[in-house]
Amino acid sequence: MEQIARAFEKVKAQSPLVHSITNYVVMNNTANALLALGASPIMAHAKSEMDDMVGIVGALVVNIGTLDEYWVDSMLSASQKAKSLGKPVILDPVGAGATPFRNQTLTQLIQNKPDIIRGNASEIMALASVNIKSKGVDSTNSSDEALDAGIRLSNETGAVVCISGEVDYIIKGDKIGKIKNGNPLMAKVTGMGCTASALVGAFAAVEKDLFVATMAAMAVMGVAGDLAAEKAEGPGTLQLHFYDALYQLSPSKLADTAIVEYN
Ligand SMILES: Nc1ncnc2c1ncn2[C@@H]1O[C@H](COP(=O)(O)OP(=O)(O)O)[C@@H](O)[C@H]1O
Ligand SMILES: Cc1ncsc1CCOP(=O)(O)O
Ligand SMILES: [Mg+2]
Repeated sequence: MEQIARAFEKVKAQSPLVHSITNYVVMNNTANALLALGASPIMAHAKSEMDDMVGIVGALVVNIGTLDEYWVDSMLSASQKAKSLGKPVILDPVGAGATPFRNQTLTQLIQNKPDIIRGNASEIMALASVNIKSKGVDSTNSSDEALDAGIRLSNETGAVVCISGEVDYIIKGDKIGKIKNGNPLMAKVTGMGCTASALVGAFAAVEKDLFVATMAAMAVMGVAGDLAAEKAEGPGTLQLHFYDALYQLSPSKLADTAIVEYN
C-alpha cells in the first residue's frame, strides 16, 4: 500500500505527459481523466509525427478501439520507437476476438512487446486464445474466469497483464495482485476501461516497477469509482462525479480506502 501511495505522489509531483493513440469514442473522457488525475494528455496518430511525439512523452498508450489501416501503421511505428527509447508501452486490446482484423493487429502489436496489457475479461481470454463468443467491446465473462488466461498471457508475452472487472487482477510472472474497489455502474459508462489504461500510462511514466504502477492505477480507478457511485444517480452523473473524485483523491485517502490483496 505504501508503494501504491508513493507512486500516486510521483504522478502528482511530475505530471507526466501521456501519449494516447486511442479511439474516437473515448478521446475526451480519457483526456479529462488524465487531467483530473494530475497528468497531462496528448492524443496523436499522424504517421509523420509519431517518432517525435514518442520522444517527448513519458508513456505510450495504444488502444485499438476504432482502429483502421492508417492508425495501425501509426500504432506499430510508435510502439517500436517507444521500445527503442525504453519508454513504457501500454496496450488496450479493445474488442479482441470480435473480428479477424482486430486479432491480426493485436498479434502484430504483441510482437512489439508491450510492457502492460490491460483489458476486460473477454478481451484477455481472446488474446490468450480461449475460444469465447465476443460481444464487441463489452465483457461477457467475469475477471475470475479470465485469471488462467491472464497468467498464460503474462507468461507468454512477459507483460504485466491487468484483467479489469468486479475484481481487477494484476499479473506478472508468479505475482498476482487484486483490487476489489469499484462499482458495477462503471461498466455502464463507455470508456471506463480505456480510462483505466490511460491512467496506467500515467503511473507507468513515473514508476519503474510496472507491477506497482498498474496496481496503483487500478486502485485509483476503483476508489474514485466507489466515491463517484456514492453520489451518482446513474451513468451520466457517475462520469461527472468520477472526474471530481479523481481530482480530489489524495495519496493518503487512497491508502486508507483501497482494498488490495497480493500474493
Ligand atoms: N462489476 C464491477 N464492480 C466493480 N468495478 C467494476 C465492475 N465492472 C467494471 N469495473 C471497473 O470499471 C473499470 C473498467 O473496467 P471494465 O468494465 O472491465 O473495462 P472495459 O470498459 O474495457 O470493458 C475498471 O476500473 C473496473 O475495475
Ligand atoms: C464503444 C466503443 N466502440 C469502439 S471503441 C469503444 C469504447 C470502448 O471503451 P471501453 O472499453 O473503455 O468501454
Ligand atoms: Mg475496454
